[in-house]
Amino acid sequence: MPSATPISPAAHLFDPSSPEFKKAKRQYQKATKNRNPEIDLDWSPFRAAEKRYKARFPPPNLSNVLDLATLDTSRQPELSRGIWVGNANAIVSQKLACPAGRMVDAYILPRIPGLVILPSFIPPVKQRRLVRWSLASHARYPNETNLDIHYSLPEDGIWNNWLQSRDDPGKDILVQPKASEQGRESLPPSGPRKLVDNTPASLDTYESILTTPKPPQLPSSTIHPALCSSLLYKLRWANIGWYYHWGTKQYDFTKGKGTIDEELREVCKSAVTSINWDQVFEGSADQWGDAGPEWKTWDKAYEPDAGIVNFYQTKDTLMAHVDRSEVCATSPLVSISLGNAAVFLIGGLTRDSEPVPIILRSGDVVIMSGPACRRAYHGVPRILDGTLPPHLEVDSMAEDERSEWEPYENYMRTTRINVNVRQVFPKGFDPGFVYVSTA
Ligand SMILES: O=C(O)CCC(=O)C(=O)O
Ligand SMILES: [Fe+2]
Repeated sequence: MPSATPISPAAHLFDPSSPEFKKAKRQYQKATKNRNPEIDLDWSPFRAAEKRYKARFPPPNLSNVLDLATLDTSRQPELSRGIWVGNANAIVSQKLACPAGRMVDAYILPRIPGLVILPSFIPPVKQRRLVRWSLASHARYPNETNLDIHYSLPEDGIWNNWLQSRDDPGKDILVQPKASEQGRESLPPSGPRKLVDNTPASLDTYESILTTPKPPQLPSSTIHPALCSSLLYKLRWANIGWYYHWGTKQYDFTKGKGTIDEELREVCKSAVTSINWDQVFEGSADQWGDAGPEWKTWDKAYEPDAGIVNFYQTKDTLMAHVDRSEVCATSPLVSISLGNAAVFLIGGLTRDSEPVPIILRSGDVVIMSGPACRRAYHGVPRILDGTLPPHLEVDSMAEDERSEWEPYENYMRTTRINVNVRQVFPKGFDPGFVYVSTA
C-alpha cells in the first residue's frame, strides 16, 4: 500500500500556535520547574551538546550542525522531506582528492583528524540490500542480539516471524522469556547499551583480556512473554564477527568468530581503499608511536572482523562513549547509516573537548581512524524523525518491487540503522597462537 509523504511530528514544534507546541511547552515547564540551574554548570562540553540535541522542547536548531548533503542537488528530495536540515558550512571541512581511478566524494574535518565522511557512498539499491540484510539475515541466530539475553527467540529471527504474521495476526508468535524456562533469579532487563568505561585493549593487555572471566549475562526474572510484533521495536543491536561481552566490555574470543557478510566486507574495504590516506594524515606521522604511519598499508592490511548493527527508534539515543575494545587502536572503523537521519557528535579523548555535530543521512559512511579519532568520544543524541529518504519508500519503486519492500518501509519510517564495522586484530594475526605461546 503506497503511503503519503509523512509530516514530521516535530514540524509542529516550530509553530507556537500549534497544540503540539503548547503541550511540549507545558511538559517542559513542568519537568524543569524544580531544576537547579547550578547543576547545568557542571556539564562537560560533550554532555551540554548531548542535552542540546536531545531536547524535545524547544527543538534543537540545526544551523550549527554540519550537513554535507546540502551540497548535493540530487539529494534535494531527501532534504525537503522533514524539517531537519543543517548547514554545509557549519564546520570547516575539506574535500579530499580522489586516489587514481576512484570517484568518491570524501571530506575531512581539520578539528577531528582521522575522521572521514563519505556522503551518499552507498547507492539506494545497496542501502535497501543492507536494510534487508540487517533485519532478515543478520538479526537472528547464530548472531547475538540484545533480545537473546532475555528471550528464547525463534531461530529464524524476529523479523522473519513478524513478516509471516502480517497477513495472519494469528501467526504472531508469543516469545517466552528465558528466565521462566530456566527458573533463574537474576538481573533486571539490559535495556539500552550500557556504557561502562573499560581499559583500552592492546597487544599488551591481550592475555589479560583472554583470561578475564566472562560470565553469561543472566536473563531478567521479571519480564513477560511478548509478541514478535512488539519485540521488533525493542531490537537494539545485533553482533557482527567476534563476539562482544557487554559485562566486561571485552571481546570473548573463546566463542570463536562469527562470519562477516561478504557484501558488507566489500563495502567497507571499498570505502577504505577510496580514501587518499596520505592527505588525511599529512604531517601527523610523529603521533603514531612505534608502529609508524600504519595508514600506508591499509589498502592491504585493513580487514573487518567485528562490529555491531545498531537499531534506533526515533526516541533512542547513544550516549558518549569510546570504542576501545579493539586491539587495533588505529585501523579504520567504518560506520554506515541507513534510514532516518541522526545527529552524530564526535569530540576528543575526554568529554571536555567540545564535540562537532554532524548530520548523518541514509547511505552516508563515516570512517573513524588513527590514534586521535579512533579513541575519541562520540555518540548519537538525536534521531531526526520524518527523514526517511524517498528511495526507501515504495512510491519510488517499480510496481513489482513494492509489496516486498512495504514491510521494510513501514519499519524504517521510525528507525535508523547503523552498521558499525571494526577491525579487532591485525590482518593474519592468530589469537589462539599468541594465547598458547604466552601462557
Ligand atoms: O550510530 C552511530 O552512528 C554510531 C554507533 C556507535 O558509535 C557504535 O556502535 O559504537
Ligand atoms: Fe561507537
